Amino acid sequence: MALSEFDLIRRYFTSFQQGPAVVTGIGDDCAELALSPGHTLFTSIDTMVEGVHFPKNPDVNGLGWRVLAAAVSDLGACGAKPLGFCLALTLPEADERWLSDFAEGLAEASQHFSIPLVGGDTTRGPLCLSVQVFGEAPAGKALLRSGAKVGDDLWVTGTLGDARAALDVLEKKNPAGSERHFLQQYYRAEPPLSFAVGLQGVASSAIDLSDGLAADLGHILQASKVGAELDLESLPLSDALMSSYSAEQAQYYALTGGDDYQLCFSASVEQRELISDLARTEKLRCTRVGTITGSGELAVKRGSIDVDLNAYKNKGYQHFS
Ligand SMILES: Nc1ncnc2c1ncn2[C@@H]1O[C@H](COP(=O)(O)OP(=O)(O)O)[C@@H](O)[C@H]1O
Ligand SMILES: Cc1ncc(C[n+]2csc(CCOP(=O)(O)OP(=O)(O)O)c2C)c(N)n1
Ligand SMILES: [Mg+2]
Repeated sequence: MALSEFDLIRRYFTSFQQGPAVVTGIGDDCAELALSPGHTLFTSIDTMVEGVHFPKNPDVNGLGWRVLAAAVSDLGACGAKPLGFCLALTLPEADERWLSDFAEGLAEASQHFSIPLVGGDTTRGPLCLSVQVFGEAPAGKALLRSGAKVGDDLWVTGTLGDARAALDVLEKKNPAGSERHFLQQYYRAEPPLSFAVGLQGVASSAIDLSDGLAADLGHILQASKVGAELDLESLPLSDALMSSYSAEQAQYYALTGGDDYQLCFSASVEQRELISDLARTEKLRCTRVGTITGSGELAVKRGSIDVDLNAYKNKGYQHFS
């Protein structure tokens, strides 16, 4: 017999591990979350649509992880600690195999990022997934897009461009060899949340990399009313990316590819040692890629040579263009 809406919720979504902030979780009209004294609430929502954010016939377990990782990445960008999330799930049918794989990947991410599922909504329709996250940070301590200062260093975490290479794998366009690595980076994105909390009071601005470094850094520059100089040769690339593509193509993917869910942040030069120590503690790669300038624009270089961003056909992901 087909699963009813409430059977489905009970079977797949009520056994998630809960957290210390959850006063009332799944099952009532609202979830109730407790904030720590002196903290403020941070919230953000992201939607994933089949054919836009993930392929038709995806790795469904990976999709469960990725939809939460992408949403929780925005809490990291603010240096906020996760409290809970809601899942709005629109499904064409109640396919038990699909639901079980999806709920398993989602539960793994929920545990990994210490963010409990506290509520949601389940409807029938074209496949679409939305996750709203809630987090907290001490009042006035969050990382914003607007604090970058001329002379600050520009940093990025992790490696960039692998998730873009995964799209080539999904479209069967990639040179053979590193498919598993690229798909792992795409489906199992790992935004550096605890590192981001450690950047409170250290970084001057931050953003998570969803649309691509050039596009997302552009938001910092606009909000902070500054410019930046970025060296393509300093971008952190995985061995897999470097061995699968020319240096130029790998740098292009790192600059414009998107889906990395790493952090880009600025910090004054005096913070270098502290940032390197924090990255070492978190076992996270963290790389200086440029400098904040007063030009009001993003200047990209390859070593000492100027690169014209306008020559690139894609400068970052945008819906409706
Ligand atoms: N439909 C909407 N209504 C209100 N605010 C929105 C809407 N879509 C996006 N925003 C807001 O616009 C800003 C930029 O959105 P977006 O580029 O999606 O951010 P992110 O990359 O962090 O998810 C965010 O503050 C987001 O909350
Ligand atoms: C099948 C597939 N094709 C293309 C992409 C590339 N892509 C789709 S949306 C996107 C940007 C992130 O999505 P968006 O809705 O802008 O998220 P936000 O910036 O709001 O977090 C990227 C890089 C993808 N992830 N999967
Ligand atoms: Mg968004």
